[in-house]
Amino acid sequence: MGNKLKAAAWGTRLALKINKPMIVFWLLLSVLLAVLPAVILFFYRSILGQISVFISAGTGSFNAVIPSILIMGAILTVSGISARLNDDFLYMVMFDAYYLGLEETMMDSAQRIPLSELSKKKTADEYFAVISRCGSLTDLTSSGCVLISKLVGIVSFLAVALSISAFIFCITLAYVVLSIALNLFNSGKNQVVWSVIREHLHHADYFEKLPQNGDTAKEIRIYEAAEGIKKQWNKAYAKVEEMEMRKNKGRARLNTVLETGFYIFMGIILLYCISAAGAGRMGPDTILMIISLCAGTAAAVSGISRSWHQLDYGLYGLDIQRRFFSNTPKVDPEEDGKKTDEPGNGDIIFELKNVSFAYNDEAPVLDNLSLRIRKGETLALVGINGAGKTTLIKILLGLLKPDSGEVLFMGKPYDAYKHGLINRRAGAFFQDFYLFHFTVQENVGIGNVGQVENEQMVLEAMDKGGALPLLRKLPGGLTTMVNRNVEKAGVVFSGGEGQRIAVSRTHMSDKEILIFDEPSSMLDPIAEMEQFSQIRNTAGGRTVILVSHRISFARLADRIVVLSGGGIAEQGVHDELINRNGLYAQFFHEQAQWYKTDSSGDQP
Ligand SMILES: Nc1ncnc2c1ncn2[C@@H]1O[C@H](COP(=O)(O)OP(=O)(O)OP(=O)(O)O)[C@@H](O)[C@H]1O
Repeated sequence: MGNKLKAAAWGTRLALKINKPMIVFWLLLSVLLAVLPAVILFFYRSILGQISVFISAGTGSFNAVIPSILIMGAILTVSGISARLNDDFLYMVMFDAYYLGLEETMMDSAQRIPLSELSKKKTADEYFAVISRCGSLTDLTSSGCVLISKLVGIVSFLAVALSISAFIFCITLAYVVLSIALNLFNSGKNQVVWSVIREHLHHADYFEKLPQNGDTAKEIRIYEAAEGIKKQWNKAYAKVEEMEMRKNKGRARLNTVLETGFYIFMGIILLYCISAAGAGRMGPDTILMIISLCAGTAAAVSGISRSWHQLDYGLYGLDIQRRFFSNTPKVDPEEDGKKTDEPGNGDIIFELKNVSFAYNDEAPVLDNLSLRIRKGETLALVGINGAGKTTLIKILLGLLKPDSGEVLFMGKPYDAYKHGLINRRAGAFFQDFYLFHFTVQENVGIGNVGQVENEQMVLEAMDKGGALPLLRKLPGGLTTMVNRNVEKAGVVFSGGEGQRIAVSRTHMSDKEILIFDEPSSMLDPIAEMEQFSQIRNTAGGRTVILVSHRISFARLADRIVVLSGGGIAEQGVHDELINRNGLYAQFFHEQAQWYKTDSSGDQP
C-alpha cells in the first residue's frame, strides 16, 4: 500500500506538471455533478411532497405537478450524466492530455539511464514494463477524478439518508462499506496476477516477434527452427491466458456478489418502507426519496468497482515507472548550472587511474587499468576479441562509469564539468553503429545536430567517410530514406555501405577528440585504405583513438596500446613492440603470414 501511495503522489505531481488546468477543471466538474443529485434531492423534498399528495389524495390538477415531475426527471438525468461522464468520457479526455505527456517524460528520463544499466537484463525487463505502461497516468487521472467524485457523491447521499432516518443511514452505510471492501480485496489479488501476466507476456512477445524480424527470421529458416519457436511461444502464452482467465473469473465473481448485495440492500429498504408506511410513519414522498437515494447510491457504488480496478492498474504501472526512474541518476539543472564547461590545462587529455569495470556481476573486463592519453596524440587500441577495447572507449566517453578508480578529462573528473561536456568535445564511431530511420542527410548530419541542414558540410563528411560514391545510386540523393522496413522508398545499405555512412557521421563534427572503434571491419580493401588515410588526414592536431584488429592500420598511430587480461599488456610504437616480441608482435606475424602464401596457396 505504501508503494501505491507513493505512486499516487508521484503520478499526481507529474500530471500537475504536464497539464494542471485539465485535471483541476475535470475534477471540479465531476465532483459538482456527483453531489448535484443529492443536493437537489435534499432541497426538493417538497416537490416529492406535491407529487405524493397528488398520488395519495387523487385530487388536484395534474398540470400543477408537471414542474415537479420535470424536476424529478432532471435529477435522474443529472445522475445518469454524471455516471456516464465518470467512465469512458473522462478516460478519453485524460488520454489526450496525459498519454503523450507521460511518454515524453519517459523518453527524457531514459536519456539519463547509464548504458551499463541498460545493458542489464533486469533493467531491460523493467524498461519494457515501463514503456508498455504509458496509459498509467491516464488511468490515474481519469479514475482518480471518478473515484473522488463518486466518494463525494456517496457522502452526499449518506447525508440525505441521515436526514431521513438513522436506520436508512446505517443500512446504506453498511452497503457502501461492504461494496468498497470487496473491491479492495479483489484488486489486491489482481495485483499478484498482473505481475505474473506481465512476466509471461514479455516472454511470449519475444518469441512472437522473432519470425517478424528479418535477421532472426533468416536464422529461423536456415535452421528450420520455426516449430521450436512456436512451442516456446505457446508455452509462454498459455500461462498468460490462464492468468487472464483467473483474473476475469475473479472480476465476474465480484460483480455477482456486488449485484446480489444491491438486491439485498434494496429488499431490506423496501421492507422497512412498507412497514413504516403501514404504521403511518412514512408518506409516499419519503418512499420516493428513499428509492431515488438507493438508485443514486447503487450507481455510485457500482462504478467504483471499475474505477478502482482502473486506478489500481494505473498505480501499479506508475509504481513501476516511479521506482525505475527514481533509481536512475538525474541531472539537477541547478547543480549542473554551477559547474564549469571549461576544461583544465595540461597536456594529458584523458587519464585513467586504477580503473576497474565489470558488466553485471561478472568478472571484471578492466582490472586496475591506468592510462594517460596526450592531447593531439593518435592512439591505437589493440587486443583479442573481448579484451575490453570498446568498454574502455565507453568509459572514456562517460557512457559507462567505472566500478572503482578515477577517470579524468583535462585533469578533472567528469563530475566537475557540466553534464555532457565530453559529448560536446568528442565524436565517436562504434562498431555496433545504428542507422536511424531518417534520410541519408539526417543520418550523417546527426553527427552535428546544429548542422543537419548544412548540405555542403554533410557532403564533405560523406567524402571523408568514403560514402560519397553511394550517393550516385540513391534515387533521392541525400533525401533518400534509410531502411525499407519503415519507409517504403527507403534504401537498405550493405554492411560496408552502412559503415561508411556511420563513419561519415563522426566526421561531421569538428570536435577535438575523434574515436573510431573498428571503422573498417566491413570495408573492401580499397575502401579500407581510403578510410585509414582519411582518418590520418583528419587527425591533424586532434586527439584520435583508434580500435582496430588491422595491424597495418594500428602501426600508423603515435602509440599502440595492447589490452589483455583487463590491463595493458604492452605499449609503444610499432617497431618497439615488434622488437619486444610480445602479443603485438604475435598479432603482426599472424596477419603478415597470410599475405606471404606462395602461388600454390600453401603457407610458407
Ligand atoms: N553490454 C554488455 N553486457 C555484458 N557483457 C558485456 C557487454 N558488452 C561487452 N560485454 C563483455 O565485456 C567483454 C569486453 O567486451 P568489449 O566489447 O569491450 O571487447 P572488445 O575488446 O571491444 O572486443 P572485440 O574485439 O570483439 O570488439 C566481453 O567479454 C563481452 O562479453
